[in-house]
Amino acid sequence: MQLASRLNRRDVQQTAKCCFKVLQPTSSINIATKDNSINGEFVRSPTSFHNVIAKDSEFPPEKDRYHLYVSYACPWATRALITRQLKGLTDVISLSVVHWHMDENGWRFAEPDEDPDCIPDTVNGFKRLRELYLQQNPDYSGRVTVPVLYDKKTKKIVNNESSEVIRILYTAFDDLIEPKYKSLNFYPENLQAQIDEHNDWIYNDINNGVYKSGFATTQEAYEKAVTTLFKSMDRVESILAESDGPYFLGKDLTEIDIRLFPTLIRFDCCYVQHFKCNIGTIRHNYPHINKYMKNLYWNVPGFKEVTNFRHIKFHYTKSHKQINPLGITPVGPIPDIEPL
Ligand SMILES: N[C@@H](CCC(=O)N[C@@H](CS)C(=O)NCC(=O)O)C(=O)O
Repeated sequence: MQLASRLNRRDVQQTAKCCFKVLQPTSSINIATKDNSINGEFVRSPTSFHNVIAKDSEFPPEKDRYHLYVSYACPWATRALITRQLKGLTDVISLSVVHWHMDENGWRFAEPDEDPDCIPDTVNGFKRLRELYLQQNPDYSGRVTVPVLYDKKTKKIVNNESSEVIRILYTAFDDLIEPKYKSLNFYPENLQAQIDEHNDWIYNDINNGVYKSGFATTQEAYEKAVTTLFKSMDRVESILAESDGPYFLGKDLTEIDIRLFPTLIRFDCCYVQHFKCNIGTIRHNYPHINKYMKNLYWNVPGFKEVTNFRHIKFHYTKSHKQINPLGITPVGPIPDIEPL
């Protein structure tokens, strides 16, 4: 059964019309994320740093020169963490993991012994991620986001856009790693057109779609986002049902898997209740997605290692006060992910 069809578009529009006055377009800042909101619809702001790592450039590939600042809660940062693992770059690029709680001053680093899974800022000794952005420009007023790929030598942010960071990691350090990792390219030329095409709708409807659902500030915007999300979940389910797997495009693990997994793994344990993405759950309604996700998590080294359900559940439910004012984290589902 195509889950999205359970909530019929016309019903959605009619519900929205009869419950709410038709308003002129209004634009505002989303208080949770400092992103824009137009007519209640969440609009993600662009990131600010877009350099690359390349030979003979300001940022040449070197072992232990670059650092990754991440949150285990963040799906965008998780893309970078997965790629760092898959490409065997854990000894080449060092890591800081922020505390799961994001307050009105943004991400912070944990105090010693506060959380065993956090890694402090061993590079600059900062207490807040904001300080890293202010180090670049004391007047910086944009969003302070993870992931950040940082150059320890020049003390400059190389790139803070996850879709670009992962592509840097696919190849930039290939001369510094073992041949078995060097040969892995998750965006090979022959598949690029196909990958780009799928990235487009998966990003808009699913990766960002869960946020559009959760951060919508009107009933109409929410219902539009959540139905679009589940239509695209149905689409992923049919693609996986027809494919021989185990990956999205078949035998080869590609960027699509690296970008899809971080959203899927947060779905049942977080997005279903916290972002109201509850037309269905992966474990009950999407058997092919469930099998695909479980295979990545349990069988493919690199995915489980960077999945921290505690950080994920605590971050969303205790940081977004406008969604969950008391910050109580639901216990279920149990288990966070089903066994194979
Ligand atoms: N387009 C960015 C989005 C990054 C992003 O939004 N990260 C969130 C965490 S999931 C963040 O750091 N938010 C902090 C804030 O908005 O203050 C990317 O893909 O890297």
